[in-house]
Amino acid sequence: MTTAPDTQTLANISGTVVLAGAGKMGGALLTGWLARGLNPKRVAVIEPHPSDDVRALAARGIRLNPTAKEAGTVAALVVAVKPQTFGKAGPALRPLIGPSTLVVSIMAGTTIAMLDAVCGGTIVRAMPNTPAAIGRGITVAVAAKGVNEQQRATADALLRATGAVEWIDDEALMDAVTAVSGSGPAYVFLLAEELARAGVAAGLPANLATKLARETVAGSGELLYRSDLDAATLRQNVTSPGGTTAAALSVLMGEHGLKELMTRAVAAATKRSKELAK
Ligand SMILES: NC(=O)C1=CN([C@@H]2O[C@H](COP(=O)(O)OP(=O)(O)OC[C@H]3O[C@@H](n4cnc5c(N)ncnc54)[C@H](O)[C@@H]3O)[C@@H](O)[C@H]2O)C=CC1
Ligand SMILES: O=C(O)[C@@H]1CCC=N1
Repeated sequence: MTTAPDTQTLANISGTVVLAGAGKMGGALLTGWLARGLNPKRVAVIEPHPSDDVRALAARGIRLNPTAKEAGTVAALVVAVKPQTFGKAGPALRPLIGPSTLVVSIMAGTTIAMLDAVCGGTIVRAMPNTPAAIGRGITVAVAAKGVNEQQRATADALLRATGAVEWIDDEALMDAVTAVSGSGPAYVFLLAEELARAGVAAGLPANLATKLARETVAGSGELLYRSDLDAATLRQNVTSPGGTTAAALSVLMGEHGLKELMTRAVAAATKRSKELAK
């Protein structure tokens, strides 16, 4: 799906939207919802350690750690605690879940069956990523049986507030999704770190190397985003025959190069996602 964020659906959600866990990802979702017009008075946050930013939102009408009664009818409960915390946190969320409450989980490796067993509700499992904090995330979502069209539209609006959304039918793909787009931003940031470090090794002052690496990764990402060309063509456009880029790519694309490393890295993350489900 590539449609624009559905601000209408977000504004029209009837009932409370509860966020459980307002850390890095939950906080990014919350920022997106408010930026896209969700009324703060309709939002409640369950968070034992609220950041200053989250506390400040209370002044805008967000309810912080309300009781189930104070939360009222919960249209959607978004679960953004750590998967390892969910066993303890999940049962405490049960009183918030009514017969028509949509439960959207963004927890890695936590299956629809596990969510159903621990807290119940009508479940959408999703995997966002941290560029959500600037509205440029990509989320993959899968709906459990029993999610109706209206609930699916609500989940879509909540997730699309932070960027693009892709819906899939096969939950088994979520482990590989997590390994590619959920964890993927970390691989890109590591590229910026290592490019800077290699620049220092090649003789650049550290601050210049850091700036060059950061701007190069950010600018290349922006070019990839805005261009109609695919990544391989954009790469070829940098590469003059017999030139400097070709010399570097012969290392990166050579034996035991980035292809092998990335395949192993994504396989390791996929395996870890599967382990979290045990
Ligand atoms: N950070 C990332 O790049 C991504 C994270 N995720 C998923 O998002 C979830 C949260 O990850 P982060 O935001 O990175 O972690 P985080 O540690 O920043 O946030 C978790 C929050 O949950 C809170 N919390 C702990 N116990 C709680 C309870 N009983 N009730 C309510 N809140 C509670 C913590 O105080 C913390 O603020 C994880 O399940 C992770 O798998 C998904 C996609 C990307
Ligand atoms: O590292 C993790 O487990 C989470 C899920 C994807 C990104 N961060």
